[in-house]
Amino acid sequence: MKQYAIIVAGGSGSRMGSSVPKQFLPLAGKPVLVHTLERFLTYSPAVQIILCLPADQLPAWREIRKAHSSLEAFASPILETPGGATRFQSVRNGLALIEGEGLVAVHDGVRPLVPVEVIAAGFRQAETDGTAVVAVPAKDSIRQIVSETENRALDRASLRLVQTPQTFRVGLLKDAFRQSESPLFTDDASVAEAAGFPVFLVDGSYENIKITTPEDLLLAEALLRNS
Ligand SMILES: Nc1ccn([C@@H]2O[C@H](COP(=O)(O)OP(=O)(O)OP(=O)(O)O)[C@@H](O)[C@H]2O)c(=O)n1
Ligand SMILES: C[C@](O)(CO)[C@H](O)COP(=O)(O)O
Repeated sequence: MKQYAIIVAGGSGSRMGSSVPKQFLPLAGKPVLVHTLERFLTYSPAVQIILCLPADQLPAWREIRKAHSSLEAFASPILETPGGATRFQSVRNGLALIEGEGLVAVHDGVRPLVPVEVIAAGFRQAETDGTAVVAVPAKDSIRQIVSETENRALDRASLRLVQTPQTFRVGLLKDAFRQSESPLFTDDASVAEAAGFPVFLVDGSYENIKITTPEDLLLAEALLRNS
């Protein structure tokens, strides 16, 4: 089956507090987004990459692309599309570029350390089950806020922390994204689930961190140095 990857990099990175969007910040000598794309290239140059970017960052991206010839090794050129106002809308814009059937992995452009085996496991499981969402067990204790004065412990053994990639049969994900957007859609699994599709989990990796706030960059540098 043909394999696609929608790499969502359409956000502004407000929590990072940097004037340069975090997907373009340097990490061990290369922009975060270049690391992410290279992980997919290592998985398979045959994957068709669809990259969602803030419309005003397309020129900046094209400069980065020119400076990193490794990205020319994909069998088909990377397709680019403007992101939307939300992650949901960015994914929907990416999906619009896919014609026909296949499997599609949706991955955060700001998860540059995703192990190649995790990408592969997602594609394998989505081919069998239709959905494959990467997740890891919670390491900390977790409490739920019930009200301003009340909170309670949750059974962490029953909880998982969800990562990307989240991989689906193309037709299934397109059906799911025909719904109206809800504020509860924090990822693609929540969209698929709300459309009535079962969500199957795949083991993720604690290294597959999302670059969200400044200390995540330090952690990513340290992980890359020791890999
Ligand atoms: N409108 C949006 C918002 C987010 N994303 C992407 O979704 C991924 C996960 O989102 P997040 O870490 O929240 O990124 P930002 O929205 O950029 O960050 P912040 O919430 O701090 O502003 C990122 O790769 C981001 O670029 C996107 O493609 N389009
Ligand atoms: C998709 C995601 O990375 C899964 O953990 C996460 O939900 C993105 O959330 P954010 O609020 O857009 O950072």
